[in-house]
Amino acid sequence: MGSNAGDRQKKRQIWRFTTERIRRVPMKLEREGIQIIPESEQKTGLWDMAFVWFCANVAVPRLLMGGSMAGLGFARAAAMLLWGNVLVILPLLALGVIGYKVRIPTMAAARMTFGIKGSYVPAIANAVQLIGWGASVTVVCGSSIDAVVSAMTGYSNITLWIILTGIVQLLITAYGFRSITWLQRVSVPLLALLSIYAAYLMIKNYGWSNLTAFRPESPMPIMLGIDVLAANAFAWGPMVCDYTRYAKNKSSSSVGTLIGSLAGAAGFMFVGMISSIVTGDPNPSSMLVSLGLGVPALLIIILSSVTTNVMNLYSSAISFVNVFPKIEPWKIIVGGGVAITGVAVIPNLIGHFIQFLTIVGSIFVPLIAILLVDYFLLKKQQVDAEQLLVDNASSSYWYKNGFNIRAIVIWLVGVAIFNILPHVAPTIGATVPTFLLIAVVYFAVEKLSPRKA
Ligand SMILES: Nc1ccnc(=O)[nH]1
Repeated sequence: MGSNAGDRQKKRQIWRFTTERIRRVPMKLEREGIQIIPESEQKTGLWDMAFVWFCANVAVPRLLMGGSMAGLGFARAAAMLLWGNVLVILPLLALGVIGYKVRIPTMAAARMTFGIKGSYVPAIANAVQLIGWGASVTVVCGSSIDAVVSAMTGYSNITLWIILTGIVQLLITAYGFRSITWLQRVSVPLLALLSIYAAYLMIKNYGWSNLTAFRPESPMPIMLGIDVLAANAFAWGPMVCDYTRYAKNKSSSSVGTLIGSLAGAAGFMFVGMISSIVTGDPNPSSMLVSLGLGVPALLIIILSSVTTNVMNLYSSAISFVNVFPKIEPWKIIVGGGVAITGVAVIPNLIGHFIQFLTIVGSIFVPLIAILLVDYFLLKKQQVDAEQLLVDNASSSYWYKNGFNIRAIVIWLVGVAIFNILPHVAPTIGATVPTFLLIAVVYFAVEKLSPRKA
């Protein structure tokens, strides 16, 4: 028989459990934002890691990017989605190794290269780009919901759906963060099945041979395709260690990230590519409506957007926490969520998506080249994580006044080169030349003019 005292104790336990959960989210973020996570927390296995990156990549912007790849013609686009994605994901995996080894988020690791304070510059750039990605995902999610709902009921109100999406993802990030792995385990099979089904319907309606024969009159240069894929993969770079620091072992960090990113990015872009060929419209909502997928389509859109934006919002908060450790993290999350929704309601935002990709590519391609050269070639993987967290001149990564000016200047030169190249040499793309050039220049400058001790 349960005594009264027993009941009361149980209630107290439930109450404690609930309040503890709610308080833990911001605390967790704060601790992790700055600290080295203990090895005992490195528990994410290969498949959970693959799920994380699959869910990250499966979101409507990848349909749009896939749509823009249709300009290569079917056969070349399909090959590019596979091999091009492998190529641009490799630097991401290399960067992920830093998270696994040093056990800190990417932007804290950037302190080793840019200086304790110098790292604030990429951290802010990252937080801002993530708000941009968050807004893009939210806006396409809102407008796709609107397309499906208005086809079914006649009721149309894009702003309402955008705001609702914004609220849901904010709540999930703030309170349900711990359930994200669970959410992803459910969504991965669902999303995979639904997108395979959508692809199957489109191929059946249009005809496989018509599809494979598709070739535009003047196909776009291959290297421009690489730029689109690279903008996607390199945009994940500044947050990859936020997740790989939890990897159980090396293969979970690299093979898990590769499998998930490749399946998610290439798979979903492939669906977007077919959709744009079949409907002649790069906007995926017309595909969803024309297939008459209704409720399943809504499910794909909402699940994929929320699982992606929880990551965008979480990592943008981590970047802000690195710069402003004194602001309470829950305020940063709410601020980020409100900013994402606020940007998403700007009219015709998505019309600027390709420009957004160019800006993102130009900032993060040279940044990642510099980080990789520094960690693997100059520091030879020897980094003192404790020293990275010392916020004053006694840190071994203080450089001068907290800034490694050389790294910052070379990075900015890279940003400029990336933006100028397409005007000078329109067919070679900007990613590969900028990456190689900046890697060589940074290596040479640091080698040829060693610092005074
Ligand atoms: N960081 C990101 C890269 C690419 N897509 C996103 O939604 N987020």
